[in-house]
Amino acid sequence: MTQPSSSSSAQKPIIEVRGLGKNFIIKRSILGRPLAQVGAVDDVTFSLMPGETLAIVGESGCGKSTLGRLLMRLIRPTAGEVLIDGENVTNISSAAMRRQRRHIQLIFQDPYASLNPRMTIAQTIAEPLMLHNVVPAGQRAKRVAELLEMVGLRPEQANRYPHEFSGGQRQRVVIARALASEPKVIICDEAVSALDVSIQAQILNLLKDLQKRLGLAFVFISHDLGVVKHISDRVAVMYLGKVVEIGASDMIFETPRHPYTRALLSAIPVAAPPSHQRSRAAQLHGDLPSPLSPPPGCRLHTRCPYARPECQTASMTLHVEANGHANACAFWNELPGHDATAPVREPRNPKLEKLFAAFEAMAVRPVQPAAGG
Ligand SMILES: Nc1ncnc2c1ncn2[C@@H]1O[C@H](COP(=O)(O)OP(=O)(O)OP(=O)(O)O)[C@@H](O)[C@H]1O
Repeated sequence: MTQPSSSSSAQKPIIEVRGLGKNFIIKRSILGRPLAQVGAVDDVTFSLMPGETLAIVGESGCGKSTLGRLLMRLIRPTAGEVLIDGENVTNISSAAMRRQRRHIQLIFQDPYASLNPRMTIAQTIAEPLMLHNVVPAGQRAKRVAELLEMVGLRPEQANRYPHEFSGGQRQRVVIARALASEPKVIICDEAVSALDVSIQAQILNLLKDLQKRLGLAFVFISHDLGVVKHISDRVAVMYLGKVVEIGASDMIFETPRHPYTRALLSAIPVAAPPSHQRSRAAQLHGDLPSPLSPPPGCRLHTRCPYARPECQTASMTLHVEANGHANACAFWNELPGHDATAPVREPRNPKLEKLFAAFEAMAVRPVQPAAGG
């Protein structure tokens, strides 16, 4: 599998992931030989540009969180590599990785669990300032106050404890703590899933605002497509450890290619879907297969409404269109509802132009625009 890459430094990705894989051994023989393993992430490749939000979506158990932990190098991959700001962190020492973590931070779903109940908010936020020596000791209190203001909290609240805050406020504290080390990337793993809808919107707006002000990039892991649509520039859809589709957010939502993406989108209730959406609607059969023994060929073939015998041996290589929209269905351009005569659209998001300009450097050539495109 290949990925967009860029030749000029202005287009240098902040994260590059190449052929990343993670198997968890869940059973060993008495002699320690692996007897059973789960392929949580399999041959995943993508780039994240500075200031970009890439959402990772998919059903529970598809490998989203494992991917997030791999990016942070909280766990080591069994295959492939991760580059952060050009540095290959796959095999660097734990001490070197701790230094890199200044640039890449992680926010979890449950803000209460990520905060030490015995530490005040000021102590919580000052910890990474100290750890990474971001500002001299004498300026830490001032910096804590600035960070609190940046996330919409009052500096006077600095001496309170986590239990004195609401869920939304606690998530703001977690964000302030993440910002303390002045990261370039924040991985948000279901960061708003535990919050009420109105609070979710406030936190999403805060993240967008911080992105604009600080040029942050986000990897936004979520099962909630409504939230993803609101925040993402690009979306990667995962199924049983594999990325099955990746592209600009508007393309994923308006012209999904892969049957799995179509099925995920069809599951969102829409009062009166337009006809082009109805023609692409898809429903999966049966349950998610065990990740212990994923189906051969295309992993979706056991549930896909469009499956044909060839899918049992089909490869899941990503087919990349000229606009950067890529999907892993071998028969994507023969599926019902696919308009082969539609011109290849450019992504609407100007942030992505840089990324798609870099496609020339890809080893797999984009497929030719359809006739008339
Ligand atoms: N430490 C582990 N040991 C063994 N198996 C694991 C481990 N962590 C994850 N897995 C397995 O890897 C697969 C992917 O899990 P992961 O948590 O990454 O999925 P997910 O998409 O984030 O799901 P969810 O949305 O429910 O959190 C699952 O089958 C899970 O059971």
